Amino acid sequence: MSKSASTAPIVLSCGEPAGVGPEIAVKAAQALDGSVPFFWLGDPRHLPHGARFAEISDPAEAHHVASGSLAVLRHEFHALATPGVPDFANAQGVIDVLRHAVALVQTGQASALCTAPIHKKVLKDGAGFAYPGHTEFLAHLAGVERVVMMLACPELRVVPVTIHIALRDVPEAFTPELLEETIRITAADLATFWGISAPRIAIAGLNPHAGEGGAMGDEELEWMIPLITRLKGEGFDLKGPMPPDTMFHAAARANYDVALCAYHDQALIPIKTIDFAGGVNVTLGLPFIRTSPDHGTAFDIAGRDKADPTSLIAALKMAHEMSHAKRQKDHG
Ligand SMILES: NC(=O)C1=CN([C@@H]2O[C@H](COP(=O)(O)OP(=O)(O)OC[C@H]3O[C@@H](n4cnc5c(N)ncnc54)[C@H](O)[C@@H]3O)[C@@H](O)[C@H]2O)C=CC1
Ligand SMILES: NCC(=O)COP(=O)(O)O
Repeated sequence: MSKSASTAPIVLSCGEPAGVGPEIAVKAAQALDGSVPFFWLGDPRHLPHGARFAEISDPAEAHHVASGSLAVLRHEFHALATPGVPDFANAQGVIDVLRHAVALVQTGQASALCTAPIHKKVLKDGAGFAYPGHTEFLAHLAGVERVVMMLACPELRVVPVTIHIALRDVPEAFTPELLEETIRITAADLATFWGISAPRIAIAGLNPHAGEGGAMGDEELEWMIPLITRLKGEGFDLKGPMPPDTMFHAAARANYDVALCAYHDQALIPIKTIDFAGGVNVTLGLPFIRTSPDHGTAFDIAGRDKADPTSLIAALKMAHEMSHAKRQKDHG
């Protein structure tokens, strides 16, 4: 990434135009009041009626838009959008915006990517989208085989080691190789972006009570404990396998910097319960920075001015801080 890239604004992809993405983008611009330079990539016709925005023709112009106004780089869609009612005609546009946004980051015109929520099924049915989420699609666009999903709020960081797969497929997908790569990527990015040089990593067992000595499943004894022991020998600060049900209360959380969980809901239920409004989803292991609010498209409230922008604001701030950390690392 060039020096100009690191000081470039953040690109916010519009996400599903019938969801809450457009309205929270406008609210975030108002709340951040220019403190985090970013621009929205999407179709201005999808913004709420009366929204304060200014079109730009080049990302660098985002720095000069009036504070509180949303900078918009136009990316035209096929159709208008009705809040709460997704239109398959716009599905390809959502995917194209992501490709466009990644190109802007890869060419240094944006310092980081923040993504507003997409609706996975709408993209699948409307445009044949073959990926379960942004995380996997961005890995594909970046040409990276393995990335890590982390969700973070001030009280907790969690990583689902397996991500968007059916529960019945978890035991086969949750392998020593996957857990080891996830540990390495997580530790490296916590050091780079959060300044935690030797992160304390807690690892949840796959089974109830972490298997209870083989009485409730044997993955812990068969390969998790040997892997953890080996990586501890390399210097990683690992705890586990820990009983998943007792590792998320406040006193337990004080003992680690990040919790690695075997599957999606083991990780996301605790964090969304603790801080649904303020959680941020961040992809580790990509060659560029990507954050996102932790919530989805919220069709049930879209267009009613009820959507809370807190998580998007936290995601934009995190992308900004990560860009700063990257700049420090690259340029001393
Ligand atoms: N990063 C992304 O693109 C994400 C996309 N999704 C997708 O979103 C779609 C809908 O998912 P759901 O499970 O229904 O989750 P959801 O997060 O869209 O909605 C769950 C509940 O939270 C409420 N909610 C969500 N965001 C809110 C906000 N900003 N302010 C106030 N209330 C809010 C909704 O009204 C709803 O009652 C799915 O296709 C899912 O895959 C879900 C999570 C993240
Ligand atoms: N449950 C998290 C989620 O769906 C977000 O996934 P992604 O689109 O960021 O890959």
